[in-house]
Amino acid sequence: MERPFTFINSAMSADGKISTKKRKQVKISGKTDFDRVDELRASSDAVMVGIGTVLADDPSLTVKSEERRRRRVSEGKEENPARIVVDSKARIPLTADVFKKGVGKRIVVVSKSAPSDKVEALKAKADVIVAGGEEVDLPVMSGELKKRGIDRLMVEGGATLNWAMTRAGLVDEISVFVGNLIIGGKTAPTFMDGEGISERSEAIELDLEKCERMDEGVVLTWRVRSSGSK
Ligand SMILES: NC(=O)c1ccc[n+]([C@@H]2O[C@H](COP(=O)([O-])OP(=O)(O)OC[C@H]3O[C@@H](n4cnc5c(N)ncnc54)[C@H](O)[C@@H]3O)[C@@H](O)[C@H]2O)c1
Ligand SMILES: Nc1nc(=O)c(N)c(NC[C@H](O)[C@H](O)[C@H](O)COP(=O)(O)O)[nH]1
Repeated sequence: MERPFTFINSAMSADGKISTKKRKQVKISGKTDFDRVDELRASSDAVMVGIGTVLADDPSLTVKSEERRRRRVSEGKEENPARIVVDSKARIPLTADVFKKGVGKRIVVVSKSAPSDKVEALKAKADVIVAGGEEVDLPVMSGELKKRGIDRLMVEGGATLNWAMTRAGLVDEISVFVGNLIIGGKTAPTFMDGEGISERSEAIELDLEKCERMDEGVVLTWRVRSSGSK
């Protein structure tokens, strides 16, 4: 099935953590990187996060630069890319910032196991896609997004969704800012959590595309070698 070109962007510490052991967001990158991320959002059709990130950080996922929002409008697009939350059990609060802030489309992807009253309530705030039985079926979801005209999808975490999307062969490119700090803590989320591998042969292979110094860290861009076809 056809799916969008999909890339993950994240910021991690030098030891691979993306937040603290209390799952609280920390400033890892600086102004230049935040501006880079804003441009990535502005040039995407949709920005996606997992429900864990919404519950931890309550992000708005909007384009911050007014100039970039205007550019999108002049190209016939909405000010913000579609904002997508992957949320099997429909746990997202109706008061989440993703609903409150900015104009543009919102999509919540749930599974059949989500309570129907909450799904109904969500329909007033977002387009709801149902994919999968217990958990969201990510390949089905990706096909549905493509059908809705999403050709370029940016995934902004968190740890569990990053792993699940990549393992499912749904990710084409990965960019990660590596910052000049150590966070530590064996329970702190890493760039990719999920189940992980037990043998080298199960690893997801990457090709290094770009490596650039930025602020006090470095941005690495990787191509996923064995990702499925678009
Ligand atoms: N530094 C950064 O760039 C960055 C970016 C985003 C999030 N974060 C951090 O990441 C943490 C949140 O990550 P997380 O791993 O707890 O949550 P997550 O955002 O990855 O969401 C995971 C949830 O998605 C849902 N889900 C639905 N279908 C799924 C499927 N098929 N496979 C897997 N998950 C599925 C599940 O409910 C799962 O618990 C927070 O601490 C946040 O601060 C950091
Ligand atoms: N580029 C970047 N550098 C960081 O140091 C850091 N902690 C994040 N973290 C991403 C983050 O987890 C947020 O979810 C969104 O950046 C918030 O999005 P909004 O500003 O609410 O639109 N991202």
